[in-house]
Amino acid sequence: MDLDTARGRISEVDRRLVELLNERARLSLNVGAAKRQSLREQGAAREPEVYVPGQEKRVFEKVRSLNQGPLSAESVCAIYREIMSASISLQSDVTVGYLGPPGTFSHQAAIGRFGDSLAYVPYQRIEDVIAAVAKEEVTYGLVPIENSTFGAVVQTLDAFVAKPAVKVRAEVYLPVTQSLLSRYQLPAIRKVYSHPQAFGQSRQWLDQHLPGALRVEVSSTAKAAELAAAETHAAAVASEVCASLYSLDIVERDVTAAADNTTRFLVLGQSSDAQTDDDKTLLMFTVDHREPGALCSALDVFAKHRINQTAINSRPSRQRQWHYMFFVEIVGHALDDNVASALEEIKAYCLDLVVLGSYPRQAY
Ligand SMILES: O=C(O)C(=O)C[C@]1(C(=O)O)C=C[C@@H](O)C=C1
Repeated sequence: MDLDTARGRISEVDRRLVELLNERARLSLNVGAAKRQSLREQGAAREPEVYVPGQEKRVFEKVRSLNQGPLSAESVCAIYREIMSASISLQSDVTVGYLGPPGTFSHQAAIGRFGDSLAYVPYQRIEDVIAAVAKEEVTYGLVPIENSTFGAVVQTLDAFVAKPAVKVRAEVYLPVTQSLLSRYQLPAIRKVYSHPQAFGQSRQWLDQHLPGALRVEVSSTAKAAELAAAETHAAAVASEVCASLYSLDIVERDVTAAADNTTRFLVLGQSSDAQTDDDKTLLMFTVDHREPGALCSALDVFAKHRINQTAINSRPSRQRQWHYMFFVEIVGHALDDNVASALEEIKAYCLDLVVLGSYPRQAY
């Protein structure tokens, strides 16, 4: 096929594609109207949830299975990410809060999940993101919950301990590569800024290559890059995306200890999604520590109902000294029969129990 013919055919396909994209967009508006109608019939005054992670997971699975190439499944999914992003923005003005400034891994995870058509709002602290969702200042918020190398993100867990009015709606995994960014070469660097999590992920490299440099913890990796750019002899451990955003050079690419370093984020909103056939649920509870084996009895309830636990963490309850809030993630949706029964039974061993939310399990 010659060049002109190939371009002519592409032009014809583009015409059909734009038509089809708009046909899909009109159907998505119908979906929005149907959701509103169904809420009205239930007598609920609230706005429907536009972002439906379970449905998106089904759409991605479907397009992956339909794809015959030559486009890779990743390319087709990236295109669909933007199609659904536009579809969300057509249904409503959705905003997403994240730990800023721009260029943090939270920002990248948010764009990766919601696409380019929505508005993103940076906040200075993780607790501010969570508070913004609780106050409905933003539609959704995205917060880091754990890193595969350095473990739990305690700021997020501590913010949950205060029982904010939010629900977990989805989970997002993001491969994370930390880099050393600076306007200076290694021998001239005397100070390194970063977030405690990023320091944790790059400690070995810094111990070896910058043992004498002062490490200064700040609110985010992008904030670190912003500060390093404004100071002499300073550097930041941050995403390489921040190099161009804050006019820094990449002194060393990938200073992370583990090759498969991954951070898991949670999308928070006003409610959880409906059941899919593969969900997880995050709970937090305290147990009466004067009761011998109280935690063990509580966890045993899950075993009895054949419910798998995928994560457990604890933080000080802040109500009583040496008293803990336990965070347990289990397989299943809070509305699944076995999970609902377990949640009822576990109350006998818990002083308080909060179901933080149920969400479709995501591949990582
Ligand atoms: O199915 C829905 O609930 C929609 O709003 C439509 C749609 C889509 O475009 O496919 C858009 C956003 C949701 O997150 C999931 C799916």
